[in-house]
Parts: sequence; C-alpha cells; structure tokens
Amino acid sequence: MLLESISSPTDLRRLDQDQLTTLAAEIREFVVRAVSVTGGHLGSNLGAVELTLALHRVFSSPRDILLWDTGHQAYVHKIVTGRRELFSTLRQAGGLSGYPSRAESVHDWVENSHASTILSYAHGLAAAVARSQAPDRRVVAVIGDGSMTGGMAFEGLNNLGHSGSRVVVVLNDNGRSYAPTVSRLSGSLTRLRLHPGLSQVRRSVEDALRDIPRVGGLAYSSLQGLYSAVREVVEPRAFFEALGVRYVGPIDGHDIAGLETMLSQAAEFDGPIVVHVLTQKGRGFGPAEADDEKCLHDAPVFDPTTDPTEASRALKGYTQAFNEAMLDVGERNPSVVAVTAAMPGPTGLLPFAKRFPDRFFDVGIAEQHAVTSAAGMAMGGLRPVVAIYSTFFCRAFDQANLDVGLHGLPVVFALDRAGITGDNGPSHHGVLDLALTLRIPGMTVFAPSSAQELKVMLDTALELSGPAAIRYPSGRARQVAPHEVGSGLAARKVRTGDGSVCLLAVGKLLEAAEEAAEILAAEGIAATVWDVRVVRPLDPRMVTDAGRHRLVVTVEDGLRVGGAGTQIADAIADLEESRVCPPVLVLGIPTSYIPHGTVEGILSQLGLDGPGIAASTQKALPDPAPIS
Ligand SMILES: Cc1ncc(C[n+]2csc(CCOP(=O)(O)OP(=O)(O)O)c2C)c(N)n1
Ligand SMILES: CC(=O)[C@@H](O)[C@H](O)COP(=O)(O)O
Ligand SMILES: [Mg+2]
Repeated sequence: MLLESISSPTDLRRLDQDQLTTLAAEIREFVVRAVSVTGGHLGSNLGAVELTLALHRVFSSPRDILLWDTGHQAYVHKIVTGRRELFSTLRQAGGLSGYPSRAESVHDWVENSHASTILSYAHGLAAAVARSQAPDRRVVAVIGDGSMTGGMAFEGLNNLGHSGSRVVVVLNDNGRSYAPTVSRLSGSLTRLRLHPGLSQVRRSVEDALRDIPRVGGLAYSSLQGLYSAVREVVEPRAFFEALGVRYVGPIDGHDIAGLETMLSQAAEFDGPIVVHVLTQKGRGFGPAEADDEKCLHDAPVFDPTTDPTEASRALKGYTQAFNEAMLDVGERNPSVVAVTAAMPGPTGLLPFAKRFPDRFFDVGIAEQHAVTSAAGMAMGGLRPVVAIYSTFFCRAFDQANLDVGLHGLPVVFALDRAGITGDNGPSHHGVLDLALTLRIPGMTVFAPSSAQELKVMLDTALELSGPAAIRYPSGRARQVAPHEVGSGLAARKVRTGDGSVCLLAVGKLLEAAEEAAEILAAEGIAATVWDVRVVRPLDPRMVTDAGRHRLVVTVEDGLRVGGAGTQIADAIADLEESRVCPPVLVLGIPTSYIPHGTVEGILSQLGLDGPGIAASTQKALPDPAPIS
C-alpha cells in the first residue's frame, strides 16, 4: 500500500502521477473505512483528495500556510501529515479532532469549525508574512462554495482585493453545502461545462469540425465564439476581478497534474488570486455520489459494505420532533414560514420544504442574513421560524438583538444542538444560547424536556406577539405521556419534597435532576423537582415555591454565568415574602473551551449527570436546622 509509505508531505513529492492516482484511491478507501468505524465527515473529504495531494506537493506546509475553511474537509490533510494511524480515535475524547488542531500538528492553523472565516485569517496571516523575514512564504486558503456564501467570506474577499494581499484562495466548488449551494457563483452551468463527459464531447466535435475543409474552419471558430460567450456569461471571473482578486479556472479539481500546474502559477502571482476548482462531493463512494440530499456530508457509524444514506439522513430526537411540529403548524397556520442557513437536512426542515416550497427559505451559510431576513418577514406579517444550530446562532446575536428584539418582532428561533454536542468539539457545543437569548429584552426562552414539550412550545411561541427561542439538544429526546407535558408559559412541578432542597432543571437536564432526586432520597433527602420549561419569563409559582426551601439548585447544559441559573437566583433574591433567601447553587457549564468527546462523558465530567448533581447538592446543603 502506497498509503503506508506516506507520513509527511515530502513523501508525496517523490511520487509520479500514476502513483498519485493509486494513492488517491487508497486514501478514499481509507477514509470510507475510518469514518464507517467512528462516524464523521465523509462527502467533503472524498471530494478533496486530489486537491489536498496537489496542495501539499506544490506548497511546503508548514512554511507555507495552508488554511481550511470550516475544517471538516481536512481529513486527507491529516492523513498526509502523519496522523493516519490516529483515525481510529477520530472525534473521541482525547483522540483525533474532526477539524484541524494546533495541538495535533504544525500543519494545522484554524480550529474554529464555523464557516466563512478563512479569508480573514488569510488576510491577517498575509499581512504578518509580508512583514516577516520570509516574504516568500505563501498563504493558501481553501474555501468551499458553501462557505463562500457566508458574509465574512465576502468581507474577506473585498479586503483581499482592496489591499492586494498575497493570498492564494482555492475555491473548492462541488456545488453543495449540504443541499445544492444557494449561489449563482457556482452555477450548475459551470459544472456542466466541465463535466468530464461534456468536455470529451466538446473536444471530439471540435476535432471533427477542424478537419472539414473550408466550412469546418468557420464552424470551429463560431463554436469557439459561442463557447467563450457562454463562459463570459456564467464564469465568475467578472465577480472576483471586479473586487481586485485575480481569477483562474474553473479547473478539474480531480486532475492532480492540472491542479499542480495551476497552483504553481497561482503561487507566483503577486496579489490575491482565486483558483476555482470543480470537485465532486462524495467522489469515489457510490452511496455518497448518489445521495442527492447531502452527498453523505457526514455519516454515522456504518457497515462499509452497505449504504449508510438512510441512517445518515435519519432525524433524531428533538430534530424529528421539530420536523413533525413544523409540518403540523405549517398546515394550520399559512403565515408560518421556515428559514435555514444552508442546513435544511440537519435542522429537520426538508419535509417542510417539500410540503410548503414557497414558505421555505434557504439563504446559504449566512446566519446573520437569515435572522434579519426573518425580521423583514415578520415586519411583513409572516411568522418566521429560523432553524439554526445553537452554536451558529452566536454569529447572529446582533441581528437577533437589534433587528428582531429591538423591533419586538415575532420571530421564533429553533435552536437545535443546544448544550453539549460532543463530536464536533469546542466550536460546536451550544453553550451560549441561554446566556445570549436572555440578554435580548422581551425574548421568551423555552427549553423543552421532551419531544412532546417541544411541540407544545412551538405552538405557544407562535401565539406570542414578540420573539421567542426554543433551545433543544442533539441526540435522543425523552418521550412522555400527555399528562407529563406542561402548557403555556408555566413551569411544571414533577416531584414534591420535604422543603430541604429544590432542584430546578432546564430542558434535557430534567432527567438528570430526577435521577439526582432518587439518589438524594436514598440518603434521606426528599428533593422537590421542577421542570423550568420557560427560562424567561420565569413562572412566579415556581420561584415562590423554590424560595421556601433551604437550598435551591439550578441545573442547565448552558453557561453557568449569565444563564438560567443566574436568572433564577436573581428572581429568588427579589422575592418580597421570603424572610431569608435560600442559597442558590447554580450548576452549569464553565466558561471554557470543551474538547470533543461523548455528550454523556462530558456532562458527567462537568458534574451535570444524576450522581454529579446529587453530590453537589449534598455538599451544598446547609447543616440540618436545629430542631426547635
Ligand atoms: C457558520 C456556520 N454555519 C453552518 C455550518 C455547518 N456546516 C458545516 S459544513 C457546511 C457546508 C459547507 O459547504 P462547503 O463550504 O461548500 O464545503 P463542502 O462540505 O461542500 O466541502 C455547513 C453548512 C458551519 N460549519 N458554520
Ligand atoms: C462541520 C459542521 O459544522 C457540520 O457539518 C456539523 O458537523 C453538523 O453537526 P451535526 O453532526 O450535529 O449535524
Ligand atoms: Mg461545497
């Protein structure tokens, strides 16, 4: 196996083109097998094989700086930079990160998995390189066509062009984010034009025409004229060069020799230059190539001899509940519309999009634009539901605060993947959404503890006159009977204790709080447990009841500072009737970057599972009051 002989980019440079073709096939097989064992990103990595090999042959990382936007497509980069044997630990606690990691390798620079940032990094690094003693270092930024639709990418491009920064931008255009990319920049015609089959046809027609005496020459030149007219119409050269960024391409992103030629030329260009490469997401693995939803962008653990597409598409837990709830409200309320930032599949909106195509908006990887577009929709009398991951909501906080909140607009934010998300590491955990949404005046904040609660809360949110956020986690959703579901803005008391301690649980942590109550009961401590349900406005009945206990413990899978617990502690402190405020122990997530691992393992480490909550509670319980 050639692959076993590759432990650094220098090993790539001794291979000839045939060997590179063999190596590419071996890498594809390796990636499919590795991801089948651990789960992870598949389609993007299969599409970036030849491109990565060419980049590492033309540029000398880490002297030359190779940057990956989002970083989910950097598995091949990791394989050729000496980490092949770590893939059995991919995304596991203490194991290989699913994104570049500076702790793992000098070849890695950017760890943030939020899209559309890389041109800004490149601009900054190019400025530093220009002032260093090594002005011949190259800065190379690989950005996908999807990430190119993010606002920051346009900001970066504009500044690169204006400043003349010496950066090689590789636009890795596979026409997809998850779904087909919402952009004319990577128009289907461009891809069609360079479809291998079409190129072959074009070449044979040109050859045939050229050989026909007299008329052949005329026909050939008119075909060329037509071809270049088409190119002028579709190719994005005009866009980039109007910004001051040289444009070359589009070229075949799977032709290593062609890539090397173009990248070598681009490396010599003294300014910003875009090399537009056309790749196929999921290339080389049949199920990924055939997956018209997302080219197996990511895949669960699967048997590599089977097709993981259905498993990869399957909606889990709260996302499935959201999908069902949206279809239901969509039928009942024609003003409800749905907005996504290039994630219709993972947020569960595809069925809604299919059922109500004219009430579904995919705006590209553009969360800020998504939120303010929703504000416009609400201003126009619609009832927008913005489905956005908790972590990506952070990017649109200003828009949520001042475009939605300031105008008191009825936008509903469906914040999926709230809390610890595990696999994708520190830039994907959804730990800030409570701290942020609670800073938006007038925003109602819901945290469902079951699939059934999510549906009730969406209905309630859509009846409100102002903004609302519903935050819910990845993974399994608790299923409960109708009598175990709350209503409106009320909290729900699920267990009555002896007045010693009151556990107030937010969202999914209700299960852990109930487990803690059982553990405490075995120790003779009868805890009261409330499902907070609505983090703001807090249910006054719950606050009053909690204030009558000797200790209040709040539990949430959000930032401890500025989250639900802080909100509850303030409310208890404000209770007029309580003679002595009970101490409030706020259990939540510390202000830190939490590495990847399993959700359960991380929550346990943070003391946010049943035993952890029980232990913290026991430790905080004031000594038993003297018997009067
Ligand atoms: C700000 C932000 N929003 C959403 C995502 C989720 N996300 C991860 S990869 C991806 C699609 C990226 O498409 P593209 O840049 O074309 O890369 P490809 O997967 O096609 O190689 C999205 C939407 C993200 N990482 N960052
Ligand atoms: C790279 C990226 O941001 C997404 O693809 C992310 O991996 C999705 O996370 P889920 O796996 O929770 O859908
Ligand atoms: Mg893409």
